[in-house]
Amino acid sequence: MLYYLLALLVIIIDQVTKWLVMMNMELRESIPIIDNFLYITSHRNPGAAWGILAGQMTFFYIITAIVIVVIIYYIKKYAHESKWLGVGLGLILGGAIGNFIDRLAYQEVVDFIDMYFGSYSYPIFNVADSALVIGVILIGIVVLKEDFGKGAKKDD
Ligand SMILES: CCC[C@@H]1OC(=O)[C@@H](C)C[C@H](C)CCCCC(=O)CCC[C@@H](CC)/C=C/C=C(\COC)CC[C@@H](O)[C@@H](O)C[C@H](O)CNC1=O
Repeated sequence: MLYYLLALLVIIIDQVTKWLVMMNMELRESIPIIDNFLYITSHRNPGAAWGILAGQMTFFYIITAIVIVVIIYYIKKYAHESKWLGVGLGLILGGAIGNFIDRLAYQEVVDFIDMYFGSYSYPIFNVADSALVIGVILIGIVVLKEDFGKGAKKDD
């Protein structure tokens, strides 16, 4: 149950930040937060990461629906086993729904977190993407830790 609340929190923060960007910024307007590193840039992406599959909304709806069903199944089945697994699943659920709302409402995703690493400009992303990536990393750590744990026991 707690993990659904986490997903809801992610969705609310994601939608509020996107709404603030849409209401207060012109498209492509950029506000420096930390010069040469972090900017808030109003951006739209009709695709997935790096703009791949732009405009393929039906594909995105299907993939996102599958992601949501699979995540809910795993939360029901495994979240009681590992708190961090549940947190990771909740973050991915929230992130997927956050971008899903944009795709349903605008057929594109609102992005605004614009980061530069030296001369490399990382693709502009949003809170939902951050939750998705952090969720994926968290689950990766839990799964790897468990594998190592099992391996250690076998060696005993
Ligand atoms: C984060 C997944 C992307 C997110 O997937 C979603 O919505 C899911 C729920 C539904 C997709 C239709 C299906 C997954 C596609 C997988 C994918 O794409 C490979 C991802 C690799 C990943 C390593 C883990 C890199 C990360 C990149 C970025 C995020 O870095 C923080 C750059 C984000 C910017 O290009 C920004 O414009 C993207 C825009 O906001 C729309 N976002 C999406 O499509």
